[in-house]
Amino acid sequence: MSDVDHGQNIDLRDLWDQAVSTLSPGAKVWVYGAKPLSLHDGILIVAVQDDLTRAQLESRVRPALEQALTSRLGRDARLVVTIDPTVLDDLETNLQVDKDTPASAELDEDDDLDETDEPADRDGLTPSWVSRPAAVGPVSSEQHRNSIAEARLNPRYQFENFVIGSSNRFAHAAAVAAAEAPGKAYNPLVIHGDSGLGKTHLLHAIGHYVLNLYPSSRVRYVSSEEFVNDVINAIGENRTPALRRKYREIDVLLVDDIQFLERKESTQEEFFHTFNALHNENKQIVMTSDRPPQELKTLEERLRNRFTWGLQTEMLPPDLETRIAILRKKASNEKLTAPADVLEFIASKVQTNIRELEGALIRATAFANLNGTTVDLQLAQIVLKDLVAEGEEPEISIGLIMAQTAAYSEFTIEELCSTNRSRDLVLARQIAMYLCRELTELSLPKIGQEFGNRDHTTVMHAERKIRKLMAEKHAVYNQVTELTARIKQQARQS
Ligand SMILES: Nc1ncnc2c1ncn2[C@@H]1O[C@H](COP(=O)(O)OP(=O)(O)OP(=O)(O)O)[C@@H](O)[C@H]1O
Repeated sequence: MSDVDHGQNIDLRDLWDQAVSTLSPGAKVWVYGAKPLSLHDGILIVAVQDDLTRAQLESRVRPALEQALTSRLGRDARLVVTIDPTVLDDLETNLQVDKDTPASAELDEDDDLDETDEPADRDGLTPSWVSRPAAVGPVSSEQHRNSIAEARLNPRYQFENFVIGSSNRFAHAAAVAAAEAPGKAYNPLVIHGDSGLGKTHLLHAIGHYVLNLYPSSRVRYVSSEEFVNDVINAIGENRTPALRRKYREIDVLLVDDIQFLERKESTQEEFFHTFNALHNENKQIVMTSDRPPQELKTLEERLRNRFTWGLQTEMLPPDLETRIAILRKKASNEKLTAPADVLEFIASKVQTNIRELEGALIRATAFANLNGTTVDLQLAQIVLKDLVAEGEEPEISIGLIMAQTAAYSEFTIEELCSTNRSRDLVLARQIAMYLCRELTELSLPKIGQEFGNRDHTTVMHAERKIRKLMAEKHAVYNQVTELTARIKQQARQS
C-alpha cells in the first residue's frame, strides 16, 4: 500500500503505524482497526468503524497524530477521518486469511504480518485492499469515449484542469480519494459551497478518474433536476422499474445540486431507495449542494440523515493567488494570451465566482482578438469596466435576460422558448442561454427548463458556441456586449 505525496513514494501503512506508535496507550484504543486510505497534499484519510470512534479520534487523538505525521512527512499534515462500518470486519477477515491461506504459510519470517492481507498493488495508485469495481481487461479508446458519454461527463472538467488552493484543497483530496477507492473512502461524499466554486468540476473529475482507473465501471452524472424529471416522467408513463434499473445498476453515482430535491416528495422517496440500494452494495455516491445537508430543511429527515453518513467537505471562494492561478491555467488550456498584470487585474475584480472570473478573461481576450491585437492592462480595464466590486452587483433574473434579448433581437419570449430553429432565432436563443450562464447563478438544467424544457446539454452547447463565436465574429461580440450592458442597466434601475 503506497501513495504519492509531493513526489515522494510513501508506504501508508508504515506511515500510519509510525504515527500511532507515538500515542499513549489510552489514545491507541481509538485507532484500533483504523485504515489509512490515501494521502494527498499532506491530507491523510483514515477510515474507522463508527461515528463514536471518529468523534473520539478527532477530539482526543488528532493533534498528536497530526504532529507525528507532520514530522514524518516534513510538511504540514492533516488527518481526515471517515466512517466505514466494515473496517473491523476486514481486519478480522484478513487475520483469518493470514492464518488459513497457504500463501501466508509461505511467508518469510521477517515479512510484516500487517501487510499480508494486501495483494501486490497492480497499478501502484491506491491501497489495493480496497474493493474496486471489476475491471475487465483493457478497453479501446472508443469504448472509453463511449463510457464518458454514457456517464454524461464534461471532458473539460478533469482533475488535471483543477487548480488547488487553500479554499478547495480538502474537497479536492476527498474527491481524489473517493475516485481511487469508490464505495470505500467515504460514502456518500458531499461537496458543498456557493455557486461557481468548482463543485460540478470536481464531480465530473471524479467520474473521469474512476473511468481511467477502472475502465469497466459504470459511472453516471446526473443533475438533481434531471433526476426529478426522470422520476416524474417515469411515474407518469408507468416506467418506474426501468428508472430503478437505470440508477441502481451503477458503480458510481454523481448527483449535482441536491438542494433541488427539496420539497419534491415523490422524488425524495425514489432517491431514498436508490441511495439505499447503492449504499448497501458499497457503490459510491457523490453529491454536491449549495448548503451542508443539515441545512436542507425541507428534505426528509431520513435522507438528510443519510447524507451525513460519510464525509462532507466545503468549498470556499478562492483567494487572490488561486484566482490568478485559475486564470493562468484557463488561458493556457484555451490558448488565450494575456499578460500577468491583466490576469491580476481580473482576479482582483472578480472575487467569489470562478465562472465569472473565466467569463471576464474570455471577454477581454475575445475583444482583443477581434481587433487584431493582444490584450493589455489598459484594454482589459476598458473592456471590463462594468465589473463592479462584489456586493454591488444587482440581481439579474432569467426573465429580464429573456425580455431584453427578445426586445434586442426582435423576437418574442415565446419564440425564444419555442422549438422553431430558424437561424437568427437559434442565435438569439443561444445568446440568451449564454447570458443566463454568465449573469445568473442558475444551473444548466434550470436554464434548459426555462427555455422550453430543453436538456441541460443544449445549454452547455449554447454556452460553448457563443464563446467561440464571440472570438470569431465582431457582430456577435458586439451583440453580446451591448445586451449585457442593457441587462445590467435595467437590473440597476429596477
Ligand atoms: N479550482 C478550479 N480550477 C480550475 N477551474 C475551476 C476551479 N474551480 C472552478 N473552476 C471552473 O469554474 C467554472 C464554474 O465551476 P462549477 O460549474 O464547477 O461550479 P459549481 O460550484 O458547480 O457552481 P454551481 O453551483 O453554480 O453549479 C467551471 O468552468 C470550472 O471549470
